[in-house]
Amino acid sequence: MILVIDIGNTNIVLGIYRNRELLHHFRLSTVNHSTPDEYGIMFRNMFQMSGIPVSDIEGVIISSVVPPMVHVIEEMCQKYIHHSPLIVGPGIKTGLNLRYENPREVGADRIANAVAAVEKYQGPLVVIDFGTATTFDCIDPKGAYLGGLIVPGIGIATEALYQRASKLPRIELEKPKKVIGRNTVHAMQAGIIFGYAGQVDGIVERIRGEMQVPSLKVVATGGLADLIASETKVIQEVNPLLTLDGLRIIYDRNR
Ligand SMILES: Nc1ncnc2c1ncn2[C@@H]1O[C@H](COP(=O)(O)OP(=O)(O)O)[C@@H](O)[C@H]1O
Ligand SMILES: CC(C)(COP(=O)(O)O)[C@@H](O)C(=O)NCCC(=O)O
Ligand SMILES: [K+]
Repeated sequence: MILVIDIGNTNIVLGIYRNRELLHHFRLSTVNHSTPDEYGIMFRNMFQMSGIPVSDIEGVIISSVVPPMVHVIEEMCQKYIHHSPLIVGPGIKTGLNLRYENPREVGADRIANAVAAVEKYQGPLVVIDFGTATTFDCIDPKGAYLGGLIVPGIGIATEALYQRASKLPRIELEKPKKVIGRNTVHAMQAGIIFGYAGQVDGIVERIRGEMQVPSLKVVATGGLADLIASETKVIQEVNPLLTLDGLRIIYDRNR
């Protein structure tokens, strides 16, 4: 069994795989000042809840887009899981042909998403990850990673309205019944949800034009994917755990 860990700006998501099968997954908050011991307690608790002995874990792989967290989780793994983790970055075989100007710059979560999507669906593809930021990743018919877009995330945008406009409240991210809001909360909800859905459709349309492909598979992942996907025209599938699958595949490529 292996343990895969994706450190995002909001959440740390971990998965326990037996071969290709995800047996358990858990989501923790990313807390920058937490210590390896604090995460160790949480990880050990999660193993206990899942009924899997820590000693069954043969290896660990980490993707992180939060540099200061890498050492915390790495040290936690050494002390509490008794393995030095593989860290997605320079020197790791991903099998992905990265066409970014500087391949080291691409977020490790975007790489894991792309690896999983190529394996599962084949190119041409767009992967959209609705996390703290929303990312679009484009994959050509040969499976090469072309690059993409980075957009302020849905939570960030919602929070900004509340923080920067005195009369706008903090709202629940819920889909309103109508696009024309007749109170402040409904107006904000409509703006966020339908605004992001329209943005997705518009961006994918432009990508389709630039990639010049007749058909393009569009898949979504990330904590907020379900909220937006059903309102878009272009998202064909939501796969909430795509990043974890990508990490499992990258681990296998480095055995
Ligand atoms: N299962 C879930 N249901 C609803 N919202 C979620 C869920 N998981 C995460 N979120 C929310 O989605 C947002 C992005 O989360 P996530 O995709 O984990 O981001 P990141 O990868 O940047 O850490 C956060 O605001 C989080 O609160
Ligand atoms: C774009 C991101 C902030 C998304 O992170 P997330 O929302 O998953 O926390 C992250 O992938 C990142 O920091 N990327 C580095 C820049 C790049 O990919 O070009
Ligand atoms: K993510």
